[in-house]
Amino acid sequence: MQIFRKLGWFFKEERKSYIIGVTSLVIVSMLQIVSPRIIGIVIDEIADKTLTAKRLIMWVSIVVGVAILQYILRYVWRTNIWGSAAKLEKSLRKQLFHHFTVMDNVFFQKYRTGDLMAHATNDLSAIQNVAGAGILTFADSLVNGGVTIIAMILFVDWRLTLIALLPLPLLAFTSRKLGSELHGAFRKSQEAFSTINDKTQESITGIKVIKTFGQEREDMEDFQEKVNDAIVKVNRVNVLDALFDPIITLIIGLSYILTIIVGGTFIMKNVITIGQLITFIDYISMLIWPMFAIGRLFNVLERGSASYDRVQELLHEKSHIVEREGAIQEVAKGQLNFDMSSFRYHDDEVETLKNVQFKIEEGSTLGIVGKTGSGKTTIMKLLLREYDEYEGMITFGGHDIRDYSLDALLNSIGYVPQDHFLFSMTIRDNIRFANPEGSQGEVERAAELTAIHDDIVDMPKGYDTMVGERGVSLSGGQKQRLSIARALMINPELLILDDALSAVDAKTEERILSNLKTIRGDKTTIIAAHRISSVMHAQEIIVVEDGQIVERGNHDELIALNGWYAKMYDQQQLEAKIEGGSD
Ligand SMILES: Nc1ncnc2c1ncn2[C@@H]1O[C@H](COP(=O)(O)OP(=O)(O)OP(=O)(O)O)[C@@H](O)[C@H]1O
Repeated sequence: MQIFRKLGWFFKEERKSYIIGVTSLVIVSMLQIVSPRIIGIVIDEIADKTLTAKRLIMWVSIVVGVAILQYILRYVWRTNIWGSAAKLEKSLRKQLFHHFTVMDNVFFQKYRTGDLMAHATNDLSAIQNVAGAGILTFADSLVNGGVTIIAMILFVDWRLTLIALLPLPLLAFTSRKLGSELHGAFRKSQEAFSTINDKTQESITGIKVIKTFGQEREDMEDFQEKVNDAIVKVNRVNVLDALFDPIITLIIGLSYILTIIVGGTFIMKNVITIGQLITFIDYISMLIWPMFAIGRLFNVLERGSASYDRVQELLHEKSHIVEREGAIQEVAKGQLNFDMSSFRYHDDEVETLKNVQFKIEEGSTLGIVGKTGSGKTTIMKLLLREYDEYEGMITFGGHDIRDYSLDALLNSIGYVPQDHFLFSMTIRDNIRFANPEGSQGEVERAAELTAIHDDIVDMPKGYDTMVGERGVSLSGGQKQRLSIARALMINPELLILDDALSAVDAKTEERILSNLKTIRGDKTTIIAAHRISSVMHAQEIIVVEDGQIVERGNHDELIALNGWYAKMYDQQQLEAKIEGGSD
């Protein structure tokens, strides 16, 4: 029943619909006792030989009238209660999806995709069930049961009613006991379902890698193990579920036996008539549904409650990135000053960045190079405000980036990550993703600048070609160039390319870089790369090692320094020559 309290906010919001729905339900339940009562009266009138054709027509008319009224009221409660339940699902879906969109990286690292999917599907359905089937069963079983019992007392005999209901406490006791076990079991089964979801998602996304390494069988076995585990947990739920029904059948059976024994004695003693006993037995059969319903109700409520807790747990997770009050709304622009004394990821003991300082004048380009894992991407993540907690300050246009609203900051940045992502939509829509109003001309210009236009027009459907999930039908270099075109579409104040040209050949890279130089004019660019050729034209280049800047200067200065940069440059030049020679 706790779940009704937890969902109190929603029932308040939908008060009107629930009042109309539940009232209709109550009236329908009350009307249900009419027919058995009339049948009893008619039987007694037949026995007394007092039934006339006129009276029979009257009784039949009442039964038909009641049936029509029930039909109409059933429609009313169904539309109101089911309609509200659908609203709850919509509202929770919206809340959850909105939550996903505002959460920070820490959240997405903590929760696996499959888990989040399970919350958004299974758990929400279980909660919706409370607001629909739960309320229906609750009101229906309570009213139906209550009204039937009152009718038994009023129209038949209170002593017979008491005796027939003697086995009922058994039901209350069992429901309570099984209910709490069911809550725990259902939570576990939902967690197992999340794991399967996660495994499926990961295996499908990584199917190429799995096949390449011939790991299909192992992956299948791993999957099977997870499915087996889920089945064990779901079976536990089913076992608890199944325990309800036999108990209810037992209770009803006991009621029938007691009624026939005691009711028969009452007829012999003329306490009740045969018609009354028939009505009473009819009423007992009308108690079967409420009893089953109570069993089912516990089930629905416990499942809903477990799911509600799971969803709330997610919704209570707070993003670490919070906009300050009165945050700057103007798009960030101007000089960029990165002054990081120390940054570490969450609880990491080691510092990922130490004393990294650089300044980029508006309109210039900064190159960042360094070994893998040296901290290049971390610098970008900090610029994108993916993390807020560090010792230091990053200013953009003279303001701390944490003083801007997230929109103002991020709208000024065009970021091309290493692990680019293309949506399952046309190439055109992928390019104009951040600027959906962009014209075909603008889309083509962005594609030309990133040297992908010719590839696109060669495709059967040109710009209308659909890109599969993660762009499976495109080459790595094509995906990279599309991702850069997407960033260029918004002509950002700050363009960040994070190793975004690694899969592009040297000539195309040169073409793209030269285009960027021409169009970027007074806009700032940061290029992180492994290939020196990607950054050598930048006004300043920093070499990062173990989270620290170990060399800095322009290309000529760094060559003259004869350090890591110069060595890498020589090595890459040599490799290019060998590759060129072997062509
Ligand atoms: N989310 C994270 N949580 C904890 N540690 C992280 C996280 N992301 C990166 N790191 C660690 O921070 C260090 C720097 O990583 P970063 O991705 O910035 O390097 P990088 O220079 O961009 O490497 P690459 O050239 O391979 O992309 C690495 O040791 C990495 O393991």
